[in-house]
Amino acid sequence: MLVLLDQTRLPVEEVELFCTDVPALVQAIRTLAVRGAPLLGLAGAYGVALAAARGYDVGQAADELAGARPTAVNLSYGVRRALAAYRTAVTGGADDTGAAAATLAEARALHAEDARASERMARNGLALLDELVPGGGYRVLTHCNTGALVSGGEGTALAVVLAAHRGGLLRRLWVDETRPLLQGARLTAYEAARAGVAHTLLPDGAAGSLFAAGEVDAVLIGADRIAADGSTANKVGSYPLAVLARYHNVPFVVVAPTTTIDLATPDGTAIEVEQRPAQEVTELTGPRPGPDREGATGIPVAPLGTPAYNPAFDVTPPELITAVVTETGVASPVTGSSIAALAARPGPVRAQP
Ligand SMILES: CSC[C@H]1O[C@H](OP(=O)(O)O)[C@H](O)[C@@H]1O
Repeated sequence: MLVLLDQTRLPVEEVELFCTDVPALVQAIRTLAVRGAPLLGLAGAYGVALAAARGYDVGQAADELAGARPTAVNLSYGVRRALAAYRTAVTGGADDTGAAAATLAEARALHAEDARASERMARNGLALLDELVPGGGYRVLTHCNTGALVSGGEGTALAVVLAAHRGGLLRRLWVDETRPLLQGARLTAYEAARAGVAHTLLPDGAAGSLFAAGEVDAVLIGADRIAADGSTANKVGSYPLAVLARYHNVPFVVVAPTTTIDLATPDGTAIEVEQRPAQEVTELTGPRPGPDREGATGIPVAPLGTPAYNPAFDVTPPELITAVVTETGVASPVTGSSIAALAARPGPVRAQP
């Protein structure tokens, strides 16, 4: 059984979700009860371990898990890592119990690697901020949620923010609410408050006036897939921030583990951007299926049946990204070769399975 914190219930309630089978975990991923690229990788790996422990068809379970959400490459990476461990154990003569144990051990190894990667991203990101904004007093704008809720450690971009905060170098964290599912308002504000970080929430549409007022020293965001040329898919609304940052000469920095780099995807046009239900736009909170909330929907904010365009992500081209920070270093300028170098450098995360 997998026990997860249901992120759709935050910040109002801290509710544990018990996934006793793969369909339940797939549903949790699809409804963003569990979300965020690195955590999706861990969920995928633990899901394969769950399938092995329950005696399911592990190959089929791996396909279902990897297909639950298409954009974050970490999900398929975590699934592949665990599936490879399972198959190696079986080939080596392990019985069902032994193969399940080996799969769980691989998921736990990925979990520990992600935590170490988070620490190194924080260190590398802080060193970059010191270069980009000498003297500290950083006013950082972030989008969506990239803290411990998406990671085996303290997250990606928010891990850098926390390190700056602990070092007395952060003046303000500007938190984009991040419509339509409000990961910023619900989750980043929740994490920042718990950490004692000085933060201010803003409507996504207000970011432009902050740049114009000279109130932003750097933008730090996460990523769901970084293509071989450095094109980066991240929560919808990231690309407009990159354009604003370039116009106002503000550094725009992507923070992600190397498990988010996908050298098999050549450029941004090859990244599949997940399209999500219109209800998430036309209703606040959107449908929140679950045993105690069957058919629950949100508060209508548009006439019933209003068509909606709801891409979960957008893609920022490399030329608008100041730097990509991973646990293995910093790529700047962002090019195919600088991205490949990050992916190739040894770090706490094992190479592609
Ligand atoms: C650092 S990974 C977090 C990443 O994932 C979010 O997407 P979602 O909430 O749909 O899983 C968003 O793109 C964040 O930047």
